[in-house]
Amino acid sequence: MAYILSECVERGIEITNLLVKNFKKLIAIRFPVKRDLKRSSRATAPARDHCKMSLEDGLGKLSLHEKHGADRDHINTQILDKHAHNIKTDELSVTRAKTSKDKANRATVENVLDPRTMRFLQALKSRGVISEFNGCLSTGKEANVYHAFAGYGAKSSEEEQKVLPNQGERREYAIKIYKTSILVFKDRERYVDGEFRFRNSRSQHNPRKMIKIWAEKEFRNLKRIYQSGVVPAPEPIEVKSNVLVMEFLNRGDGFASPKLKDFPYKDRDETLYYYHTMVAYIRLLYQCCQLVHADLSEYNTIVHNQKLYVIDVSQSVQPEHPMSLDFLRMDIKNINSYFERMSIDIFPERAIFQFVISDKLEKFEGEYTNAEDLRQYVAKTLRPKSGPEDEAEDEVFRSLHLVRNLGGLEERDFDRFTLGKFDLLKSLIAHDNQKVASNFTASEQYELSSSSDEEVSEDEDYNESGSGSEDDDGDDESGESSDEEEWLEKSKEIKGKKHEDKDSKKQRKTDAKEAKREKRKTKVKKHIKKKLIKKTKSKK
Ligand SMILES: Nc1ncnc2c1ncn2[C@@H]1O[C@H](COP(=O)(O)OP(=O)(O)OP(=O)(O)O)[C@@H](O)[C@H]1O
Ligand SMILES: [Mg+2]
Repeated sequence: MAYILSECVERGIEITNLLVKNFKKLIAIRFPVKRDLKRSSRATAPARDHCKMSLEDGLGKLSLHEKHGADRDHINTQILDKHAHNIKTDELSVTRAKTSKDKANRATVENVLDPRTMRFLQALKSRGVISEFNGCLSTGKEANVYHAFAGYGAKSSEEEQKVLPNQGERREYAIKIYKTSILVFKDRERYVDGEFRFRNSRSQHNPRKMIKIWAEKEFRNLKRIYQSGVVPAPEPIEVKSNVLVMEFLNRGDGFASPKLKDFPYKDRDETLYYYHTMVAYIRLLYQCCQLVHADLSEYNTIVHNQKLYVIDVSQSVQPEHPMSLDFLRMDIKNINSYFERMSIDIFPERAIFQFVISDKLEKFEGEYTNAEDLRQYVAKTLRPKSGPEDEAEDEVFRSLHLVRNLGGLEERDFDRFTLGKFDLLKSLIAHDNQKVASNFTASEQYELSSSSDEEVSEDEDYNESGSGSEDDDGDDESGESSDEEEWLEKSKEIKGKKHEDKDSKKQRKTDAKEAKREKRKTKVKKHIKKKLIKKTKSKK
């Protein structure tokens, strides 16, 4: 034993617990008397001492095994062979041991200011990008925004002029620091996955690295918007890990300019002006900046110098992103619901969507990159929403599964595609042209598929009209005209219900309620569903 152990040490073989255990086993086999002693050792302490002695004796005897002949040698070799794979044979390395990290290294102030972030800020200061780092402007769900003054840094003369427009006057910056200790916005990945620009950083599960990508994404998106010059946005200055420096939108008295949510509109006309501008900006972002904001709301727009500034663009995606159209539809819905609360006439969501994605606008005589021309066009041409009919159409529109092209279809979509449950956006536009004065030509072909039957809206009226898609005969060769007819029929159905008499309406509603009740009976409970999902996941 001693010989083997010394051999192990000499060859740099790590002596593990398992190795010792195996040697003990070896001893137990070779010296059965030890076991008897072990049994008796349970009774008294002296016996235990005896056992120790005998173990040492055993080890001594084992070390002398060479003297006891070839048969013992053979058995030992057999046992060693059996357990050889458990013996670590790589060189002992002392340096490879993990260094334990001090928790203090990660302690944070206000959820963002950990020592590492402080070092980045210090670096920005010593490079002269910023001079004073002031108070917190906002503590949002994913980041804190701080105020800082620009430094007198060593920048190129042109840039320096920008930083210091007037002598003695310093520019103000807003510093957005992403939270690294709390990941509230956990589904960030879906905004990065599918983005060509971030193809190498996909499936990043390290939160710190994910935050870095996120900050870079915001910086790049902001730069794109700022450089386009068509939609106002704060100028991006620097990005370093989770720290983003940008222009501070200042009200003039040291305070930040108000968010659209807090903006005190003078009158209805002014509210309409900002609504129409916002619609024009959504189009400009999409067409000129090749971006969909994906979190556009009254909270992420600032009114600065009577202009609407777009901020918080970290989650913005390019139109190629598989979910860009869904995000676009969501933005339109958010904006519409805010301005609806401001008691002004809003446009149907579908009409805005078409206005945004159409390459060319009919009867448009202005410049496509001019926000004011587009705002005036929107104000003049788009027909405001009127009555429940438009609301029902918007409901249908919200429930559609949007796909850019056949490549963007998921497996379930293919099933529905083969069943012929597809509407072409082109046909929707054609229908819109007949019905509404606004005319658009869709240069891009977008396919739309009806949402899955389970996703049908809660609205009863729509529920029934939506079920019309189930009548499809599965002929996917039927082309646009049949799609169009189907759509017209669907819309007629919605219109028709307006004139039905009271009794039949009541009957229809009770029938729908009954059908829902029946459906609920067979519905799998949410918590059971969750359990099943968990189970299948753990099986994998
Ligand atoms: N450049 C800027 N100039 C002035 N104020 C700004 C600027 N950038 C951000 N802010 C202020 O900070 C707030 C939060 O910024 P932002 O929306 O980018 O961060 P967030 O983490 O997404 O916050 P929230 O969860 O509140 O949306 C804004 O609502 C705005 O009031
Ligand atoms: Mg925000």
